[in-house]
Amino acid sequence: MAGFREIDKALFPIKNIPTVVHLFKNQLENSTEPNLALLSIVVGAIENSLTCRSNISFQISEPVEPSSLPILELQAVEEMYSKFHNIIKGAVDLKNYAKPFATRDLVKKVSDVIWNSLTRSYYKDRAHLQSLYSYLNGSKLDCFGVAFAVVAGCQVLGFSDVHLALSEDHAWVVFGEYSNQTAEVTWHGKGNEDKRGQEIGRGVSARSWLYVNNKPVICTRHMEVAALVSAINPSLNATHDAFEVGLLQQELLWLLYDLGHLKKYPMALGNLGDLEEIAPKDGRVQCISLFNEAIQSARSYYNNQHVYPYTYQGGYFYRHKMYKEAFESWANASDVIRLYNYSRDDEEIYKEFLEIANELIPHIMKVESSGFSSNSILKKPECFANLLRFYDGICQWEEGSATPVLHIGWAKPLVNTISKFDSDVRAQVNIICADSDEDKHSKETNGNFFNNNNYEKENTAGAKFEEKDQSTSNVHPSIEALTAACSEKL
Ligand SMILES: CC1(C)CN=C(N2CCN(c3ncnc4sc(C(F)(F)C(F)(F)F)cc34)CC2)S1
Repeated sequence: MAGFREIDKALFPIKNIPTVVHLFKNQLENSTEPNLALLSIVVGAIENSLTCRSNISFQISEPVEPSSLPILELQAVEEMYSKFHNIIKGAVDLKNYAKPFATRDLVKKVSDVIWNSLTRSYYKDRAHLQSLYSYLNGSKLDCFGVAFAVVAGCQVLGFSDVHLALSEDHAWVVFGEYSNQTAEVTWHGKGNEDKRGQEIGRGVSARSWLYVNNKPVICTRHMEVAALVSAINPSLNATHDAFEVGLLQQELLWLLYDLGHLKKYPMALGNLGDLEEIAPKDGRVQCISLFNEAIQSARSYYNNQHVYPYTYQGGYFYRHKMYKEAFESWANASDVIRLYNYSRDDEEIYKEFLEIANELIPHIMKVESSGFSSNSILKKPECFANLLRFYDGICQWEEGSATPVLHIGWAKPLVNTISKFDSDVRAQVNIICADSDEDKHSKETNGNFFNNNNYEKENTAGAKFEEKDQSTSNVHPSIEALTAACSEKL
């Protein structure tokens, strides 16, 4: 795998953001595939020099250019690249692995090389541990970083069939002649034994959100570049971002967007939407349309089984006090999670729903019930309907799961929220009780309960709460009990 070509070398020393964008454009648009290791080293070096106080020096020659970046010399990058190249080539004797396609042994071997060269123990959730710069200069990588390094390592070895697979909270690889082989290559979460080398679970974990019912984002080389750009972390500390790093990430994401490499990557579209909300670029679409594109992408390519596109959108509406719209986004997020079984690997999305239910919605109720306006969301039946759909989805998520979701801490904010709506508003929402056996049964027994027709059936059997004059469908018995309890209370 050759390193930089002449047209890339000519861009060095890199002194500003447009030059980095130019380097990425060269790598993304030329005939051979973009070099993951080189691009990860470049953005990792820039990120670390602008966000880590302890500037791991890389020939920052005085004086720093007036532009926004410390000077990045070609020699420093080439030294790091050849170090990575030598680690991988030195550890893997290719004579043992027939090409052209990778095998499970090869993937596991590359994962072992990365794994065994990491610092023994370090704080895994720290920021700035995602790039090969961190790996080569600090022997530290986070969960995503290990998976990315394995794919970059396989690229160095010439296995172009090994690609990154991404769920909303985990990363693994696909490989083989038909790209249908899967392998764990990194760890997930805290205190879980890693399953490296194993294929992605067909058992209980297959029904957990963590594996998005086998609808992960399967990256091309170009989408792997989008993943490394998405993983850029501009945060300086808990409250501030390094402005230039955020700007670089935004410019690179727009380059990838224009080249069409974000079409099937909802989270990258969401990341770009967040950056655009903070610093909108002239002549670009509104950030809300990026959140909508992310939702359309998840619906088109991933059978609407990703949650984050709806929480990106709901978060935007919430920050802009568009509470009615936020309720709809969160209810749509809940319609996704209702068809999964909650497992202990799903803590991240549990925390997401917990924050919405017990922090964000109660805050909205507080600010909305302070003033008396006829336009208040407390007077809108569709708000009540969407809140019930939101809560109902969480109830159904718990149904049939080995691990409980709800506890008393959920009940108080829930009842408090529902009781803020007057009976005349509540009465405008049509609730029809589902046949609970049928509903429970259909989720429980279908091995692949997400295949299309079941999914459609499942979804209509779930909870839809709409105003009286619109067609409604069945409601999950759990919500019926909830509303009955509230009526009694009221
Ligand atoms: C609406 C939100 C709460 C705001 N940020 C969210 N993010 C931030 C960005 N993010 C991501 N953005 C792009 N790509 C990826 S791949 C990935 C992962 F699979 F979990 C990995 F690789 F294990 F870390 C995560 C992730 C994770 C989700 S969701």
